[in-house]
Amino acid sequence: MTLIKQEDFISSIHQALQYIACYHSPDFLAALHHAWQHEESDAAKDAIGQILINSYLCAQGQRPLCQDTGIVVSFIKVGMDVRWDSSLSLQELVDEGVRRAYGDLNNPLRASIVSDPAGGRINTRDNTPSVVHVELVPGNQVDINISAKGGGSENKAKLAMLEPSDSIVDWVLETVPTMGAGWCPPGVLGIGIGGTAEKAVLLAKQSLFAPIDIQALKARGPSNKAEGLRLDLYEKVNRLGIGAQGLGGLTTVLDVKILDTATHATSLPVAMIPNCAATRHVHFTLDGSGPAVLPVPKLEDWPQIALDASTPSRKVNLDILKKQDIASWQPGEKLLLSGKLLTGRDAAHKRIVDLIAQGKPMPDGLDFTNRFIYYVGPVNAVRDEAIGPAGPTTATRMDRFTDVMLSKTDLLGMIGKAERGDDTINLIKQHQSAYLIAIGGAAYLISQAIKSARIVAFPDLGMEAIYEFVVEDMPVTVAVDSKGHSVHSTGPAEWRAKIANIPVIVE
Ligand SMILES: O=C(O)C[C@H](O)C(=O)O
Repeated sequence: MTLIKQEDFISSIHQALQYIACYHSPDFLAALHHAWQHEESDAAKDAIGQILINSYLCAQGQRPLCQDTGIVVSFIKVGMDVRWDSSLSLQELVDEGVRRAYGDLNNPLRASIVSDPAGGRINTRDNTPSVVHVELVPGNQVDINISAKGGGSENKAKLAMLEPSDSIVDWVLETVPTMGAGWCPPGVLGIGIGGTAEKAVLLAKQSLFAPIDIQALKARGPSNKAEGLRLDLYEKVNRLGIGAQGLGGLTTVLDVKILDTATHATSLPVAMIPNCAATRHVHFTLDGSGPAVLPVPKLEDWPQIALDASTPSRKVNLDILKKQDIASWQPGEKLLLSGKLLTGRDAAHKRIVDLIAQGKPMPDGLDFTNRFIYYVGPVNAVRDEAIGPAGPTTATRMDRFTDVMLSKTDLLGMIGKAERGDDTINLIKQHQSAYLIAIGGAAYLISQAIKSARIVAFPDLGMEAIYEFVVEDMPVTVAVDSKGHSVHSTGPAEWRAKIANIPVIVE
């Protein structure tokens, strides 16, 4: 009989969450580096390069890879011969570990969880509750797979109840383009097949815990149908040309994982869940001998990346920027922004738009006139930082507010990540505005350009408050120019056509 002590369990969860917040796993790093080495699209290569540099900086500085430090999801197998030295439930034990990890003063993580999701959406401030799945199994150990899942990638989860003779490959190839770039490709697709609706979704999520091994599988060849399907999907999804950050390129997925189980004769449930560029998960077991000890990675194991600086970026002074300056920006052009930015994301936009609809004034000190807004919910600062990791959130969610923001607040433009909808692109054109992107998954790197930060409005919203940032040479790319050209349309179209003529190389 194994006895698991409460403190060992809680501190293992705490340490595991801190660990995955700062370190990419070696398999993910190797796959990303492989993608970077083989990428031929300049924009995609630059994006992957920024994610790799960010990864190194986070490992070195012990800071989160992404400002979205995720919702905690654990799959826990409890051996039937295990006893617990605790009066707490397993959910309470995990949540106490989450609370300690997210409130860790050395490296606080962002609290992103809101209660009352269909109503008040109040931030719980400690990132609890987490999602806990438990299985009782023979044995005397506790086996834990834990992840911190980013909201942008989780939002793109899909479930289809296909008919038995439908093609899973066709469904995946039709569905991946509808997911846009908000899931921060390149990442991993987890696919669950069979069972019932909820079982397929669980399998998809669990499949993402397996290490990335597609290059080894390519080299040795498939030994069963599921492996054959993985290879087929890996090649075909990458041939869609979506590329890193949806900018068009050779690598959209680093691997495709599949788990399957038996299903009803009438059914073919299929679920697909992507993991983003900040893929975070770790596995450990507890056997009663103490807390988990995770291997500290060596900084020498990170690839040394130099970004291509052959095309100089245009320097932009945000403090004197006018509409006529924006008119000369080209789609895909790289800019270095300096000056003042306002931030704001989902909850703040909702409040602003509601205030305007009610004819009420903006909060004191908040004025969007001739400003750019950066869609971001940053991590709190530690030590001498102006702000913690502060990468972009998915701009597409802000589309519904853009008409009011551009027509009623004199906002000049927006910064985020991923594509904008057609209506929003038309609004950008109509207002001679622009939409810029920063790289999702490069949050700590981006935060180095933020020299000061202060809250301007809605402090009760936590990370969703409106800040004013003063930035210096913040790297961004013009994603929609003032004439309505979108690189998220042109990039993938260009690379899909190019890939059609590039032979598949099996190394
Ligand atoms: O919440 C965030 O900061 C980002 C979110 O995960 C997103 O990708 O949209």
